Amino acid sequence: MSSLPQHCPPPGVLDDLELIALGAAALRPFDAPGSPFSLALPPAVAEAAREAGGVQLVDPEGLVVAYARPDGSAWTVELGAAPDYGPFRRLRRPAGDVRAAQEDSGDAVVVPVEAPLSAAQHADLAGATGPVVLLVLAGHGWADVPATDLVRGALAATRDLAHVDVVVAPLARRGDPAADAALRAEVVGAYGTVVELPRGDGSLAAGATPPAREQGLVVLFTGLSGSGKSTLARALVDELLETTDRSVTSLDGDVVRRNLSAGLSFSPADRETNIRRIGWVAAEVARHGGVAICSPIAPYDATRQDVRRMAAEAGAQFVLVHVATPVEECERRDRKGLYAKARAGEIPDFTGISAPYETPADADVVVDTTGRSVADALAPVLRALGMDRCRPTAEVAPAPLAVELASPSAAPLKVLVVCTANICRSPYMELALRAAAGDAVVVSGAGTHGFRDHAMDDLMAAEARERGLDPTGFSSRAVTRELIADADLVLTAESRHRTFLLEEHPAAFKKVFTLGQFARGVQQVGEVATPRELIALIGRNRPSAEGVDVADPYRRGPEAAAACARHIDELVGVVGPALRE
Ligand SMILES: Nc1ncnc2c1ncn2[C@@H]1O[C@H](COP(=O)(O)OS(=O)(=O)O)[C@@H](OP(=O)(O)O)[C@H]1O
Ligand SMILES: Nc1ncnc2c1ncn2[C@@H]1O[C@H](COP(=O)(O)OP(=O)(O)O)[C@@H](O)[C@H]1O
Repeated sequence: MSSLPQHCPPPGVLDDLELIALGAAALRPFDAPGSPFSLALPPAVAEAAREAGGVQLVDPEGLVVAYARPDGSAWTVELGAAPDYGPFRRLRRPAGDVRAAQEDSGDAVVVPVEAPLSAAQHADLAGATGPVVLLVLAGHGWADVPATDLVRGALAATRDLAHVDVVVAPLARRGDPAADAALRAEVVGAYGTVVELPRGDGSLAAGATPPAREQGLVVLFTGLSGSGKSTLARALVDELLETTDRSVTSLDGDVVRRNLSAGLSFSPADRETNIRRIGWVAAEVARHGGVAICSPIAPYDATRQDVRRMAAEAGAQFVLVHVATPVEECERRDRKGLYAKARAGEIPDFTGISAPYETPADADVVVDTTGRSVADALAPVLRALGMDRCRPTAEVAPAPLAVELASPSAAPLKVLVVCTANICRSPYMELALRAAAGDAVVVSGAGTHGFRDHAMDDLMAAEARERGLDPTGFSSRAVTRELIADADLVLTAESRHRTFLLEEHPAAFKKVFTLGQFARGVQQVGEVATPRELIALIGRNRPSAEGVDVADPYRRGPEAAAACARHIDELVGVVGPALRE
């Protein structure tokens, strides 16, 4: 057993293992047809595990929490040690213990909670006649707020209710709504007799509000040696320190190589290790609300994508700045005499001379520093970060911006609307938004589980026609990576659609919102110059998505369809005009 390879699975899989250990879900093979559980093993790990006859699954601290053995294309899992640390560990009580205690007390009920408690829900709990187990579903990605905030909020909001006992179940979201719903039912049922609270109404119970926390930010400057990365990064750090109260960490290429990455060479593998280390540290800084400014060469696209992904997984905003000063100018500057040495063959594998630099296709800002002042070159970066209005313009004196922005604002804004099957809500959102936003916006739709080529649902089509919108010729489709990458803004009907998209495409974090959440953002932000600025601003200060989902009217009759259309009309009435140029 000890010769088996080790693998630390993603947080959702560790949650699944713990759910099973707590007796909240039945143990069954992972990656088997119909099983809600998947190990999500990377191909290389799976191959090594098959060869060795199994794999030890370890938590991030290295504790072996389970063993998995191959069984055809599935994995048979045997549980190992149980972790005994982590916030609110004492509340992760075995389901059997909770159930037994309830049976003793007769009329006890289990009330699942997966969002901060609303005032009305608190009143319902206060009015309960018997003991209540408030079961907080706090696994990876299940709730819209961080799990610890959810638990802390539930404890604070029920402090005055002596008959309410808080228990935590690490139920993680898998992204498939049907599988999630089935596992949720199994899990909550394992704790006892379940009573569901009515939906929250937006006003939160006292104590339930999650703490306001600034979203972290990772800025990655990439470009050739001598292009101006360190100079611009230093200027940005100064600007942040002077004009904001954010905590700022600088991860400069040269400095990192003298410390964190001392001893690494400039081979492709070592460069990758170096950048991944920078990405890891930057993401940790950003996870806690800090700003990390990184300025390595970072010559490979795949590694830069890794950093983008790490930042998104830490809930941070990510901005890629390509300092695109041409190699001729960098060589002319040759501040450190390295280009001369590289030309003389004294430094092998020198980026831009004898080693590759892959030009980013996904830069948020592209700036060539040739013949430009530092303030001038920094201006588009500040604009991308929404910092250009932090101080009086006379002080920064941004000259005309002679840069190529990654998404030229002349192009029409592309909005993708998403629901489950792309036959009810998203087609209606598409028609309504197109009518409200005008020609400057290109609206299209897709479903997280959309079938191809279905017509719009009859009842929703009737609602559309009643308002003069024309559903003829509509054809459903499933959402794809390309559709998300191509969109400037993605608006979903419900939070779970947003979660689904972000799990698959974490890098799209700053442009995916629920329609209701984005409408809230529009109301909070007020006037801005352009729709793109509006999206960036709302992306940085994302309002809560709680309580504003557009409910699914499918197969719920004409009244549900009419209510759904009215709800979308109301939200589109806010969002549509704001997206007009
Ligand atoms: N072979 C080779 N290629 C490129 N650069 C070299 C090389 N050897 C040493 N240097 C110096 O190392 C700095 C780049 O380190 P980075 O950590 O940013 O590079 S990488 O991102 O890991 O590719 C780079 O610093 P900057 O000029 O600040 O970019 C160089 O000073
Ligand atoms: N607009 C500008 N922005 C940044 N650097 C500039 C600019 N104009 C000239 N430079 C000079 O170019 C050099 C860039 O060096 P550095 O910032 O260390 O680059 P890198 O970190 O990419 O190797 C510095 O000597 C800097 O003074």
